[in-house]
Amino acid sequence: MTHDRDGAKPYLTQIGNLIRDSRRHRGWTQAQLATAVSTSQSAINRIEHGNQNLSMEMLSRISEALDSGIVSLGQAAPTHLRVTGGRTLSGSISVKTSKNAGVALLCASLLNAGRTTLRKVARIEEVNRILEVLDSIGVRTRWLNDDNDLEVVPPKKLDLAAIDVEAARRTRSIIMMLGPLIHHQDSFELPYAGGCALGTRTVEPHMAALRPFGLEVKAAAGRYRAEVDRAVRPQRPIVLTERGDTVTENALMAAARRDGVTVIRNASPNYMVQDLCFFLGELGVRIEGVGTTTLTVHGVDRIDRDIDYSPSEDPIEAMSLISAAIVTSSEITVRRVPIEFLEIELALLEEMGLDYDRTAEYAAANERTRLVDLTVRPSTLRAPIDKIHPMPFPGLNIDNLPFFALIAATAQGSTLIHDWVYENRALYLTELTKLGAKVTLLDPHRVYVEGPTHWSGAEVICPPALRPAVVVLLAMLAAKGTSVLRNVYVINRGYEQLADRLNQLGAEIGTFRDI
Ligand SMILES: CC(=O)N[C@H]1[C@@H](OP(=O)(O)OP(=O)(O)OC[C@H]2O[C@@H](n3ccc(=O)[nH]c3=O)[C@H](O)[C@@H]2O)O[C@H](CO)[C@@H](O)[C@@H]1O
Ligand SMILES: C=C(OP(=O)(O)O)C(=O)O
Repeated sequence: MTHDRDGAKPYLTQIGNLIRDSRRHRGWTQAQLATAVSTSQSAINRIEHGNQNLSMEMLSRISEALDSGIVSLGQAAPTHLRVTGGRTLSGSISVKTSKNAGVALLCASLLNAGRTTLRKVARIEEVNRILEVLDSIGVRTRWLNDDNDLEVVPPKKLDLAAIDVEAARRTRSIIMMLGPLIHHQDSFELPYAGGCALGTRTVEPHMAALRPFGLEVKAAAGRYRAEVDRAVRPQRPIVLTERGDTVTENALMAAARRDGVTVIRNASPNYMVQDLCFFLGELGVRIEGVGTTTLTVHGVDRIDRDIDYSPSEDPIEAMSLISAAIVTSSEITVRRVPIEFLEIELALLEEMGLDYDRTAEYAAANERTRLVDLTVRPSTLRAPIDKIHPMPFPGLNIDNLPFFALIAATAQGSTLIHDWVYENRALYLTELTKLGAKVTLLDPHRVYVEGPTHWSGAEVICPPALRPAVVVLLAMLAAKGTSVLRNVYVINRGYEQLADRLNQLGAEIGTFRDI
């Protein structure tokens, strides 16, 4: 075993660096981490400098406390990307189906006693976590082929006591099991929903939306304890307190198996909700008002059908690929773009000076969603006059907002980006400064971006949030020299083979693990 100059073993130094970076990303002091893992601050200091032998037990405790998967027992070591930037991209790339419809439809498959086949599902970590949860409770799930068609067959009775808690905790999508599960059992427990570290994400609207269906949830010891009173049924329209996507989906899934008509107001009309409505239609649940904020659901008390459904393409992935073209000043054709969900983004980009073409619309495999192919050309962009902020659909999608920070950094002038939705996501956009961008955090919700940027390569640990992490990766494509992006689980949570697919366009991204 070789040692560093100060006597530390190299692998301990590497682990120490990862722990330090991850701790700083959480905004924790060494003392806070020490308290979380029941050790002393001086021990954490030694660990971070590679001067302390580490037991596997301590490693997994630290990993869990930081929720970073730095070192996780029984799992593959974290993956990193090495990017050789400054290359122009070319060619065409097709958008895959969406993460958010994928996870919603998997949860919705619990409504169906029959066989559900989902076509071309995004094969991403978020879907994998939900599959692990489904498998653990007795659902048979099976990838059918290389096209990522997925078959789901539920058991006669779900075994909720056997739920894979670790998988459940790594995703927020688990919350969407509440709606379907009220049709299965009168009392059950679910682990708390996890996911990206975007600040507090309330679950209250879910509780309020499901209460009229007789669901009472108490949070205790890291779990939601749910009791269902079947005699309780919605007596009047359900008015959502927030126009959230997953809360709308939960209300839809609760209403789908309640015989009779349920009206949901202030519903999200967003893309994943539309996909869920079309899917429920295939299951025999008639829904009026799809794509609007009032949904009228004609529920049925039993569903037992063998069905086949194709979720539609991901507007956020489309935005990511458009951003890749913009930041690298390349001409790329992005195929299968769900245009209804990108119109505002494109209108804004046009204002900023983007040169692009779009084909005539054609139908997605679900026969409802409208797609186009977009060819994006190198353009000289200018900052928009007004601030950029998201709104529930039909508005600029909150998940697309981080891409505008990247794009604003390539544009001439100053842009104010206002993320009123998430408490932490704007903060992570300041990671772009490591690659040469001028991004100033004005307050937790607003960043000020001054462009254009002369990008330069750097080593960055992935921020613990999907879109900001992808934004950093895309900036690395533009940065001359070599960059390293560490611990990319967070990207793999929402994108399938992103590095390989960008490489097919001429990017040079290598994958490596260090221990
Ligand atoms: C699996 C899935 O589909 N995930 C999406 C879903 O998560 P999800 O439906 O879980 O979104 P949240 O419930 O976390 O809502 C996002 C944030 O917006 C706030 N909020 C939301 C609606 C509203 O009318 N007012 C309001 O203030 C919430 O308090 C929260 O802070 O929607 C988010 C917001 O579009 C997206 O980032 C996620 O990709
Ligand atoms: C925040 C996101 O989604 P999730 O609800 O899966 O955390 C996202 O897609 O960027």
